[in-house]
Amino acid sequence: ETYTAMLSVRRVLGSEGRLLRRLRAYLREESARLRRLARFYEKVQALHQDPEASVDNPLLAFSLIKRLHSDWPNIIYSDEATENTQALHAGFKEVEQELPGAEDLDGAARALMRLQDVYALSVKGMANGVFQRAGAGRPALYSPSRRVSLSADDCFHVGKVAYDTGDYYHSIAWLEEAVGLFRLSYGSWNPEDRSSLEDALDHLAFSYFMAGNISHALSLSREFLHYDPGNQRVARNVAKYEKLLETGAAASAGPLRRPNGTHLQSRDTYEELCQRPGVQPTPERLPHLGCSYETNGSPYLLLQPAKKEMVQIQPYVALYHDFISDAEAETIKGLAGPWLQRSVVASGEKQQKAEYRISKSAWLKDTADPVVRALEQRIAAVTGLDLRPPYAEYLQVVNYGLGGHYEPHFDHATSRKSPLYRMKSGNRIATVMIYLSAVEAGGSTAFIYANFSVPVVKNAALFWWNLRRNGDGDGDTLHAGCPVLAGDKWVANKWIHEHGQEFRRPCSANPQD
Ligand SMILES: O=C(O)CCC(=O)C(=O)O
Ligand SMILES: [Fe+2]
Repeated sequence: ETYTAMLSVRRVLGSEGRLLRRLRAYLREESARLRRLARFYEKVQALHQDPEASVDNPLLAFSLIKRLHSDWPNIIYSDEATENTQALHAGFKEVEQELPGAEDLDGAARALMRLQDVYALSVKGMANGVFQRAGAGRPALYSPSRRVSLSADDCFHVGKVAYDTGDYYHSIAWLEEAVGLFRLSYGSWNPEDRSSLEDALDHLAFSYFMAGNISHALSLSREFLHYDPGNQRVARNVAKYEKLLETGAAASAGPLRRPNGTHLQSRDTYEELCQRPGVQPTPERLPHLGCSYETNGSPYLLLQPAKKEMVQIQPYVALYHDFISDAEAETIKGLAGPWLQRSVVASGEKQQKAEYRISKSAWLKDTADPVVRALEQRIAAVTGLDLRPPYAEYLQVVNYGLGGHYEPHFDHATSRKSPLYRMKSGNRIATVMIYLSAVEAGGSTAFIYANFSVPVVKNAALFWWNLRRNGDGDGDTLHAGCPVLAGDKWVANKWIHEHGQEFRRPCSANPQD
């Protein structure tokens, strides 16, 4: 899979670089071949146009006969063109296994639609290369330094992914863009395009029909017939739509709604939190929040105390700034890189991949590198918790993909059957999540019920308790990694379990604690 981690996306950039070099060699060879053909053409053409060049000249007569018997067949039956194409094909075969597959194109298209939804982006804007938000006067969340727009065929592909799943809300928006762009360039053909204006009209018409908008379906189908009058299927559709409109049997089209794909009960809050910039201290929270240097009674922190920013009291969430250095972050990403695999989520007793978590991750033992060991010691010092095996999980390093996200979830197990209990050290009492990278836009960590979000702060560590002191899961910790709008987001998770913390975080029978 390519689209599920930006590291993999970056890797296929290298594959395209190799393809580019192959195509350049092919263009060079083919241009030279055409130049040679043109030279022959010019030479013979000049003879034909020169009144002085008479076949009375025995040399010219000889060369005419030789040309017709030998030169022309050599020209016409030359293998050069085939050899050039074969070299190009062989070059493609060499990189073919590295190239993204159909599931990647689907995933990438779903990523664009996710960004469209979560950040309320205009599809027209996206097709034009800008990230405009619906609603006047709202600032763009991301302004790329180099603006790239999408082609008609690009928009068609996104629309087609929605269309194939019966999601006409998205297919209409994207196919509208495809139709508009194809109309503008009608008559000029791009060799890379797989779709055409007719394809886009056909799919858009059917999407409108399914959405109950018969008059749009009719006018688009008529436009289709203008370009391809012999198409019987579309002609029948036109007749059907006309009849529906005449008899008034067409259901009136209600507003198109977004499909409720994944299990997101509180989607509005989630999206609003993802769009909000920065941490949001409300007036009633403010008195409890503040920054402090913490040594936590640990000699380890005496010389360099932790820089703690309180984010929330209930659930207890704190952000430790400059928790790691740039160099440590790079080391950890480098160690994890070769081991990254599609992230999974707990599903009953098993683990499986899911659309609601798009990233790749790897587990690092503290024996992997002194940097990992030092990081664990720092986590232990700052939290005051026991991280020795089996009281904590290995360090999980995560690289998000295109539109990568982790929809609202709990880190702790909510069922006794969860695979989390395999470690036999209880539930996940606390999470320490370190931001190993910055991002250009998006990717905040949103706490849905607690109603705040934390932006990605490079090198900072976010700490929160998942369980209450009585061992119950704290429902207020429902949180999410918002889709990455732009950039390469990396985080590292350290999950600390209940066992071993009995004297470090004493329990309480009060369910409020
Ligand atoms: O990436 C984030 O901001 C959140 C990640 C998260 O919640 C997780 O990995 O469990
Ligand atoms: Fe989480």
